[in-house]
Amino acid sequence: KRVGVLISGSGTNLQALIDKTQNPASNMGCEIVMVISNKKDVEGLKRAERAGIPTKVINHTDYKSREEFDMACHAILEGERVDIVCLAGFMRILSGQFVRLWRGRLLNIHPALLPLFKGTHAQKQALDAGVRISGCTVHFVEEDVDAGAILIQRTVPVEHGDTEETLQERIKTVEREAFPEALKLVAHGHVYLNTSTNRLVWS
Ligand SMILES: Nc1nc2ccc(CNc3ccc(C(=O)NCCCC(=O)O)cc3)cc2c(=O)[nH]1
Ligand SMILES: N[C@@H]1O[C@H](COP(=O)(O)O)[C@@H](O)[C@H]1O
Repeated sequence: KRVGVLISGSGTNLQALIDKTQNPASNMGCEIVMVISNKKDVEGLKRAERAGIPTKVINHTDYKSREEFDMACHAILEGERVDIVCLAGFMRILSGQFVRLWRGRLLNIHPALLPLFKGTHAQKQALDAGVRISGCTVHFVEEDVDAGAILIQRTVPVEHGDTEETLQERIKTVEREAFPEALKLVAHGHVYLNTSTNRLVWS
């Protein structure tokens, strides 16, 4: 399977996906063929270049509408014959049009145990709520933000004195395992989204 990854920043999740897909022993069943960033000069682009993966910067401010930006991304992904798209720290909301084109082949990782703490600053939401356990969620992407079918979740303890940064760092240690694990399941067809019932089918 051919994978496209959309990023906006540091790309630690992208790095985990690169390390696993470029290691044949991981038997991921897929390769990353394109990395698209909506922001230039971010660390994630350097990570892709170091790994020999083609990159593109598509600046959303160059487009009049969300749909036009999304369709520019879609055209590149189609052009590279991408089968699966991973959102790895991608911070733009995608239009329903894009989601419909990629539904069931579009994954995202969120730094909280959905359905808790949707949206941005999930780590801060967890600290403000005083939960003792948080973690990450890998899910199929639906138009409704952070509401898609859940593939994998990993937990971490919230420690006393945690800040957004220390909690984010601890969550990232489990993200780098969870995202490749979910991508491998989808790439091998061990799980798919029944788009009629909106239910996951595990084989
Ligand atoms: N339609 C759809 N698209 C997404 C795009 C990114 C992410 C990643 N998680 C995200 C969750 C929330 C945001 C957010 O609220 N950003 C501030 C507004 C930025 C903007 O104007 O675009 C971004 C990414 C998830 C989704 C999703 O679940 N569904
Ligand atoms: N989507 C969320 O945004 C962050 C991106 O980090 P990075 O992958 O760009 O380092 C990660 O914490 C991920 O859960």
